[in-house]
Amino acid sequence: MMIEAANIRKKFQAETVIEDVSLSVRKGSVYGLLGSNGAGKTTLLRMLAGILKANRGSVHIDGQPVFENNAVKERVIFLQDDLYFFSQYTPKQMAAFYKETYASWDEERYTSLKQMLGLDENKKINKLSKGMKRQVAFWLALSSKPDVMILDEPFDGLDAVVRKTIKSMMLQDVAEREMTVIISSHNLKEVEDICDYIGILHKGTILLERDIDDLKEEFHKVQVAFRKGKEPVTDSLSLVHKEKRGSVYIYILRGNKEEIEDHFLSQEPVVFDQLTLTLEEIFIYEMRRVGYAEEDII
Ligand SMILES: Nc1ncnc2c1ncn2[C@@H]1O[C@H](COP(=O)(O)OP(=O)(O)OP(=O)(O)O)[C@@H](O)[C@H]1O
Repeated sequence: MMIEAANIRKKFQAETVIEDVSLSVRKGSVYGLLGSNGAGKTTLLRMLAGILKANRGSVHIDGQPVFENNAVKERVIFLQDDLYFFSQYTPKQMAAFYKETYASWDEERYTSLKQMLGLDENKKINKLSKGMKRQVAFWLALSSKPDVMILDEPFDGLDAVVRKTIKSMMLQDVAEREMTVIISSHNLKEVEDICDYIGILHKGTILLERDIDDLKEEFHKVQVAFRKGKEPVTDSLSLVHKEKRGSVYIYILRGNKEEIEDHFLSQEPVVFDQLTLTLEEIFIYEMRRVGYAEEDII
């Protein structure tokens, strides 16, 4: 495992913000940490990045404890929610600083990102807009080519084009050199297209943690219709949702895709289609299954 947190807790004065969280992120994967405002995402990420010490439990990156461990931190980039820069610096001066810190700094990429983003490397960062500051943060982060990126609500305030550029470069690093990424967000749609795993943090505990491919294999949506309005038999199936539109029945089910297909086809329907489920739909049903309404959590 690239990132491994075991039974970590964090208290601020009397308030327990992280209860007992264990989490593992495999090398070369992208983990989406979802949760509502105040769920504890930032606190958890700060512990994973080694800038905040857990009261209990441990955090390791690539087998090394992270807290105040410079050898580990040199391989990790943490983009905080409230970005911190030496405010009087220009991107060019910051780049010189990053070059010193990160042995894997890639000058060529720095130059090509400069062109892609169209930013002035000689303008003081504190004179840039909020979105542009975030672009600078990514510019430096992606040029540093870290082994691990820990990103706290990274895409807020970025326009669609920049978002796409950044996401695709990030995914290129994940695919080509197995960079490991953990991203917090309260927006499932925002992270759906880039994550392999999703964890939902709620009131300081991980409520649900799943591999997205497994989830997509487990849930299915079909529409089916019969002659003369006959209702399909579904007794032996694991139904999570049922809807009727005219003479067409729409079902969301858990289970094996082929078995579900066989089940319906044996009843000789006039219409049978497998439909695509969004991750958001799947999560609504998963949250309900564990006793929560999705809208209360994310
Ligand atoms: N330094 C601190 N001192 C005291 N309490 C803190 C501190 N940092 C965070 N908290 C508390 O911890 C809880 C979780 O905060 P955190 O910032 O981790 O949540 P979050 O999930 O990132 O929220 P958001 O989505 O709003 O950014 C909040 O109740 C917050 O008030």
